Amino acid sequence: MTLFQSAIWNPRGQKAPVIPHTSIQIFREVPEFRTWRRRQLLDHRSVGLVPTMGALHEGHLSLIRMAAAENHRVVVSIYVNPTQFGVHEDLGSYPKTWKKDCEMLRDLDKEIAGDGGNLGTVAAVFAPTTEVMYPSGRPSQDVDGKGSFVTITPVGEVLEGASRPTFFRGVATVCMKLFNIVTPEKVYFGQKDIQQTVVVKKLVKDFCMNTDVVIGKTQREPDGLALSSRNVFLGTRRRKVATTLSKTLRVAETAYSRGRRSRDEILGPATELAKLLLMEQHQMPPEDRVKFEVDYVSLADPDTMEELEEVDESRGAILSGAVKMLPVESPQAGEDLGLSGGPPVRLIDNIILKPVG
Ligand SMILES: Nc1ncnc2c1ncn2[C@@H]1O[C@H](COP(=O)(O)OP(=O)(O)OP(=O)(O)O)[C@@H](O)[C@H]1O
Ligand SMILES: CC(C)(CO)[C@@H](O)C(=O)[O-]
Ligand code: BAL
Repeated sequence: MTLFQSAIWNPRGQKAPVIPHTSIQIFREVPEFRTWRRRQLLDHRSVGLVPTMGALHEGHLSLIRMAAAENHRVVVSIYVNPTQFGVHEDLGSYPKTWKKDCEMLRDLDKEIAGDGGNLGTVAAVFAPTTEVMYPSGRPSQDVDGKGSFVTITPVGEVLEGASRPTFFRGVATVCMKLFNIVTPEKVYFGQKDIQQTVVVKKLVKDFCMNTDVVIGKTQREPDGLALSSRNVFLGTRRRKVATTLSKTLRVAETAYSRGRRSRDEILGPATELAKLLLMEQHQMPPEDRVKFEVDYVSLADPDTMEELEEVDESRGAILSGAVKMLPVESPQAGEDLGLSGGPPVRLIDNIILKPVG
């Protein structure tokens, strides 16, 4: 290796560590990552980024598969971003499964390599520390906390943004940082967090960022529950009732597919079903039942996420919802209460109502 190559390879003269039995490099610092990124540019290799907070599941893997089909090099970022969590949210207990995540990436990379239809491989994991991501110090998680933030309004203020007032500020800020560091040709996000995809598309458009935003469809359990890293907090009893949200949204989707276009006609039957399912639970004995609170069920414009009274069928709409599964009552001896013993779990889900004609 020439001096020039080794300087390009790594400014500190060390090779990046890899996930064992793979060539997937692990980067924790920006300069090392940038050196690697420059090499891809010089080699005319395209880079696709899949941002995650770790605790990987099939939803993440489906995005990585999409990225490997369309890019020479896939970068997966793993970073639990503190600024998108509200002060009273679950930052402290957010699942961290680094070893398992690496094993999943190892297995997925083998699968991708064995499938001739892919352009690329999983090339790198970018897993920075908070000192790296917030070089001037970690900003406060308070709503009026000071710091260098990116805000995308008004779309970031409604729905998830209303329930979690610092959420999209944190997401937009960390995505801006990740996109600046990785400079990916394409970035991959899941439809499960649909408002996040709208916010990220707006971030890219309004800040003239040079990347394509690609959305992967929501991966689900066989009973319809959207996969989510937070599902591990449910435990057995609440897991059975966690399909309430997807069932509720499906009823609304059916109304749309039967030609209903007004808010009342679409959301009315969905709200009725949610009420009925809650009543069923209330009628059960405390040691069996699960209480939940519907945070919102929304019928919104696909670009602005503003609530709609009537769906313009040439544009379609987004049906979305959030439900808080409350801690179980009268927990039984030995009952599986989920990871961290059963605090409330907030689930989100959505369905895209496609334009007609
Ligand atoms: N079921 C899913 N199907 C497709 N993509 C998903 C799914 N769940 C998450 N993603 C996507 O994976 C990316 C990383 O998400 P994240 O690491 O926050 O996982 P998560 O399961 O959404 O976790 P959380 O429980 O925090 O919502 C996001 O773009 C997200 O939309
Ligand atoms: C996009 C993201 C990685 C930013 O922290 C996060 O919000 C997520 O995992 O959906
Ligand atoms: N997938 C969204 C990340 C969050 O809920 O914080």
